[in-house]
Amino acid sequence: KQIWIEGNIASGKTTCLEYFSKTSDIEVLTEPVSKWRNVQGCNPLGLMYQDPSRWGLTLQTYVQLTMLDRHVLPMSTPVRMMERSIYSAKYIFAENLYKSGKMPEVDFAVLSEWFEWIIKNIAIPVDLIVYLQTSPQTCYERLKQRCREEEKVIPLEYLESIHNLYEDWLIHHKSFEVPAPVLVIPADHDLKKMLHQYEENREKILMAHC
Ligand SMILES: Nc1ncnc2c1ncn2[C@@H]1O[C@H](COP(=O)(O)OP(=O)(O)O)[C@@H](O)[C@H]1O
Ligand SMILES: O=c1ccn([C@H]2C[C@H](O)[C@@H](COP(=O)(O)O)O2)c(=O)[nH]1
Repeated sequence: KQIWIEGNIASGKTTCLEYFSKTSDIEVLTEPVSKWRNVQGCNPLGLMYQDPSRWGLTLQTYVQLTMLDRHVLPMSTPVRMMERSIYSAKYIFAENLYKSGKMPEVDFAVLSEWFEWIIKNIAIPVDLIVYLQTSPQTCYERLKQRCREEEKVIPLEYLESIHNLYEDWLIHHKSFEVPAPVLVIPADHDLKKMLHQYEENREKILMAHC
């Protein structure tokens, strides 16, 4: 079973994965953010936040590669939980850069052709998408508390745009293909309540049906 954990920036995806990583026979793959912050000494994540028009394609090309690398790793356990996916990289983050006028049309066209080629030619299995549904305000507070250097420039409006794209994709089914059933978990709650909800949904998640 392959399960993707999707949600806005700082919605609690890593915390959720940490919780499930304590279960035996589950492989947890967190997002390769450390690679996005350091590829051969360069920091495409930081560059993108400083100048999205110049560096958006650079970051998203690298995100696409590193996500694909995760997707094609052979399974070592019966269940794999993975933070985000090559789909959200394209349908949420690249889309947001393009729609907000920060990614030039030619960059978006090239990235899109790469993406379409990948999903047509390489199997990317998924059984369930768990969507941690938060308000942008909650994410804004958690983001400030986490205090990742590159993300200090993120305004609330950025999180609102990402939120709207996620809702259109996974809740309203208005934008793009959804490659698996979606389990929505309300995620504005405190940690104790979140862990309780994860426990309540454990079977649904690990059996990968909803
Ligand atoms: N339910 C929660 N209530 C309050 N803070 C939380 C909660 N879940 C996570 N956090 C904190 O919010 C920040 C972002 O959480 P994280 O799991 O890293 O999110 P993500 O992986 O989605 O970006 C971290 O500092 C984390 O400790
Ligand atoms: O395709 C992508 C995926 C992620 N990002 C950014 C958004 C955040 O700043 C980090 C990932 O952090 P999370 O806390 O795991 O949400 O990377 C992006 O720009 N493009």
